[in-house]
Order: sequence, then structure tokens, then C-alpha cells
Amino acid sequence: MAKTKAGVLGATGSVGQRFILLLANHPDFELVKLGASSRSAGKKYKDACNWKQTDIIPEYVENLVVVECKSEFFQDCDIVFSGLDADYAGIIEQEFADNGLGVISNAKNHRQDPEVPLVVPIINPEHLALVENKIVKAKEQGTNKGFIVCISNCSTAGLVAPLKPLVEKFGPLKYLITTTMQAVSGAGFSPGVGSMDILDNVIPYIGGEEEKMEWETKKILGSISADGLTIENIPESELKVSASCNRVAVIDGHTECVSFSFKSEEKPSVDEVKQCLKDYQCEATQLGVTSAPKQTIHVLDQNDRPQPRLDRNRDAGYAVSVGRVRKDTVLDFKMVVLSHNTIIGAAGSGILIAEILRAKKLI
Ligand SMILES: NC(=O)C1=CN([C@@H]2O[C@H](COP(=O)(O)OP(=O)(O)OC[C@H]3O[C@@H](n4cnc5c(N)ncnc54)[C@H](OP(=O)(O)O)[C@@H]3O)[C@@H](O)[C@H]2O)C=CC1
Ligand SMILES: N[C@@H](CC(=O)OP(=O)(O)O)C(=O)O
Repeated sequence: MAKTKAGVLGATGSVGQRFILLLANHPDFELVKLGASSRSAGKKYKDACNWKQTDIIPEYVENLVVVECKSEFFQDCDIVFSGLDADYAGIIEQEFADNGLGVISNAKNHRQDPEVPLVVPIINPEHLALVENKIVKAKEQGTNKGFIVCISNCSTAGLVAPLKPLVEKFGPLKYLITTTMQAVSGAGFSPGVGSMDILDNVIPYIGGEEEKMEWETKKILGSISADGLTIENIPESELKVSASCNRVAVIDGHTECVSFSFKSEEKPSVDEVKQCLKDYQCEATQLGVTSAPKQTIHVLDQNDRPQPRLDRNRDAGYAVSVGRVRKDTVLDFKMVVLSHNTIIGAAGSGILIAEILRAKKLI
């Protein structure tokens, strides 16, 4: 099968750079277009971008010339990944979709649109049926085949990963409380978090993050409407979610302490919870797509794991690690979850979604 031609919007940023690394030597995708602001447009990528990854900049992008984020420059792309600054992403991504392009976005702007799936590909790829339905309809009626898929907030991705298999096996949740310890890469590069603010310190506030975690969880765990065109969130009255978000001096990897209760009076044991997480295999793995994790959720038995520096790269950052699963004295259970915020929490999820769409011949 020929490679799928891809573009990246916001290519110079934290998420954009991660997209470029993940697309380097990718067997399914060929990166053909890079977009960023007018400050960067017209420059070679190596000159436009302040490269901050620990892997060196891939040679193949160094001399690609950055263009402005206008759909007319991206018409040769089969799929466009967006790591755009959220101040501009909403309008730009809509313009791309209105002009026939498929956009997989990391930005928050379209996440609440009911017709836009909010996807953590190791958890709710079934919500991509909305895109499939749109493409089928566009083919039948000769209408615009453009679409937007949103990737969730990075902390939300880690939170929902172990919860979905538990809900599938033991029924709905009633209460969910999470306290996060989030890496600095999550704050992006411009301006990012200053070293005087974060070294020797913890910042107990990340603007808008708690609200996003609280509502996004209900959309990701929600269901597809009967007409197959929208997502119906879990109603507020059915599930109470409380998030407290903190920034810590870690480069990559968001850690979360999570407590939860099931709705049912019949509770599983700690061993049953752990086994359920170990047994879970995501659809991407079943489809055998390129970046699918071998093990979706790693359940670690050591008392002092997961840790970001030691565990964030499990399955190349596409898997989630869970440890310290135990009974909670207030809710039913508590555990610690770790996920790589720019891989499964951002760019990696984008790549995995595109691999699933490609495997289903939707792009
Ligand atoms: N970092 C993370 O872990 C996560 C980030 N996200 C989301 O992903 C998006 C990108 O985040 P991040 O990479 O951290 O941000 P950065 O600030 O590092 O990068 C922003 C990118 O947007 C581009 N840009 C800025 N203004 C414009 C404009 N007017 N027109 C076109 N392009 C523009 C920048 O280009 P230039 O260099 O030319 O200014 C740059 O490429 C955000 O919406 C963020 O909320 C989501 C999940 C996780
Ligand atoms: N707010 C996240 C990253 C992010 O940009 O999230 P969102 O895409 O939901 O705005 C963090 O600080 O780690």
C-alpha cells in the first residue's frame, strides 16, 4: 500500500516536534508539509524551529520549508496532524475541514463539539465511527469529506486508560477523584514554564486543566448516539469527577493518584481489578497497526512504581503504567497511573488514530 501523505500544523512546537520524531521513518506515512505561524513561514524547518527533543532533529525535515497554516497549501495531504497553539487552532482546523481535509488535533478547541469524536486510541477508537459515517455519507452525496478528530487532554488520556476496561468488566463508575503531577513539557515551549518557577518547586495550578479532565472523561466514556452522528456524554448525575492538577519538575510523563468507586454494590477484589487491567488489549493491537502497544496497560507490582523517568517509555510511550492498586478507605480503590504526555497524551495518539483510520481504509 502506498504511504499516506501527512502534514503537521504547529510543527515547530512541543507537540509538533514530537509528531516529526514519530513520523520519521514511519512505514505508513510520508511527511510532506509543515505549517506554523507567519513568523516561521518561508524559513527552513531547522531555522524556524528551536529543537528541544533529546533525539536529534531528523535529517529529512531540516530543509523542508515551513508554510502558513492555510488549507490551500495542504491539499496534497491525506491527513493533517495539528499541534497548533489553542489560541489559533479552532479557526484554522475548521478551515481545513471545510476545505475537505481530515484533521487530527491536539488542541482543545473542538473537543466539546458533539459531532467531533474525542479519542484516546487505546481506549475509545469506536468513537471514530463518526468519521466513518461522515466519509461514507460524503462519498454517497458528493459532499465535503473533511473532518476533525480531537485527541484528549494529556492528563485525561492517562486517567481514562485504566478506567475503560474496568467499566467494561465491572460496570459504571460513580465517583472518581484524581490528583495529577504533570510534566513541564505539557506546558509547551512558548512561553512554557520558567526554570525559576519549577526547580525546587511544585505549582498547584494548571489553568483550565481540572475542568477539562472532569468533562472530557464523561465524553470519552460516553456513547455514540442512535443516528451515529454525535457522542453522548455520561450525564453529570451519573458520574462525579474531581481533579486537582499540579505541575512538577519532570520533563515528560504525567503521574496521577486516582481513587474511584463503582456504582454497583458488588465490588471486585484488588486481584480482579489488576487482572482486568492486565488482560485488556486495545483494538489497535488487535488490528496490528504499526505503533500499537504490545501490552496496553502495564500493571507494576513494585511498591515504588510507576515512576516517570523509569516507566514513561514502556511500549515506546504508547502504553500506560499502573501501580499501587489497592483498596481505598473512602472510595472503593486507589492506584497510581503514569502516561507519556506528548506520546499517548498527544502526538502519539494522533499517529495511532491515523494508523487505525488507514487500516480501515478511511484515509
Ligand atoms: N504539550 C503537551 O503535552 C500537550 C499539548 N496539547 C495541545 O497541543 C497544542 C500545541 O501545544 P504545544 O506544542 O505544547 O505548544 P507550543 O507553544 O510548543 O507550539 C505552538 C505551535 O503553534 C504555532 N503557532 C502559534 N501561533 C500560530 C498562528 N497564529 N498560526 C499558526 N501557527 C501558530 C507555533 O508556531 P511558531 O513557532 O511559528 O510560533 C508552534 O508551532 C496546544 O493546543 C496544546 O494545548 C495537548 C496535549 C498535550
Ligand atoms: N495542559 C496540559 C497540556 C495541554 O496543552 O492540554 P490541552 O491540550 O488540554 O490544552 C499540560 O499542561 O500538561
